[in-house]
Amino acid sequence: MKFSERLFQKVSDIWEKTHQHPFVVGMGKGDLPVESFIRYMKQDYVFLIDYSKLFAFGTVKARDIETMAAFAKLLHETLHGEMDLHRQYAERFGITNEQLEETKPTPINLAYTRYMLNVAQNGSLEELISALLPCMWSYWEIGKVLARDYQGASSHYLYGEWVTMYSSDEFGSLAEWLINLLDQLTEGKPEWELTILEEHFLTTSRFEYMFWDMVYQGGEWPV
Ligand SMILES: Cc1ncc(C[n+]2csc(CCO)c2C)c(N)n1
Repeated sequence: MKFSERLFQKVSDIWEKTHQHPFVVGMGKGDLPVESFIRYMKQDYVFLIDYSKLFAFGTVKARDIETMAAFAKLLHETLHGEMDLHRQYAERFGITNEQLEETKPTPINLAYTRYMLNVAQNGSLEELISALLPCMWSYWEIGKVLARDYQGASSHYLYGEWVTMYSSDEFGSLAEWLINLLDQLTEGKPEWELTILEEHFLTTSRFEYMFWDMVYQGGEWPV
């Protein structure tokens, strides 16, 4: 069994729970309150500023030029592709780029990015990829499920662009590149090392769920 298949099995419960979360279902059905989506966009924007640094760490930890270049490309595409989606949405809601950047991360947002940045600084390349992968892979899964199971989700006036972006083959190929890289890097690794990687993957999959729940509920600091 490929290591990625083992990871997929390990997180099947939490990913299934994510597919059923009212925020995700609301984007599919198109009835998610717009205030929740705006809260998500703002929190996600500051999340992405930190997340993109993980790709910079990937470039530092890569062991060949091809992998270095691929991480550098992902860094560029996150800053200019994915974050553009957020800037365009913000513009539609009358939110400026400055307001987006000034968003204060909630406790869950901060805990999630700090967990990954800690792994990036202190762990191996394999650990880094295991920690950052649920973010990309689970979004691809969500995008595909929404596009497949909810009629009209890809053309919804608000959430359609989100669904189209994350269900696209272009986005899928980025996720697949990382999945294949992790499969290659983990070939022949001892069980104790694989267990550590599996734990990172499960932890950040749980954080993904908590991020959706946080933006749905509010998730602000107590005072
Ligand atoms: C909380 C949260 N989790 C995952 C993603 C998805 N995502 C973040 S970076 C990246 C790589 C391609 O730019 C992808 C797919 C998100 N936006 N927000």
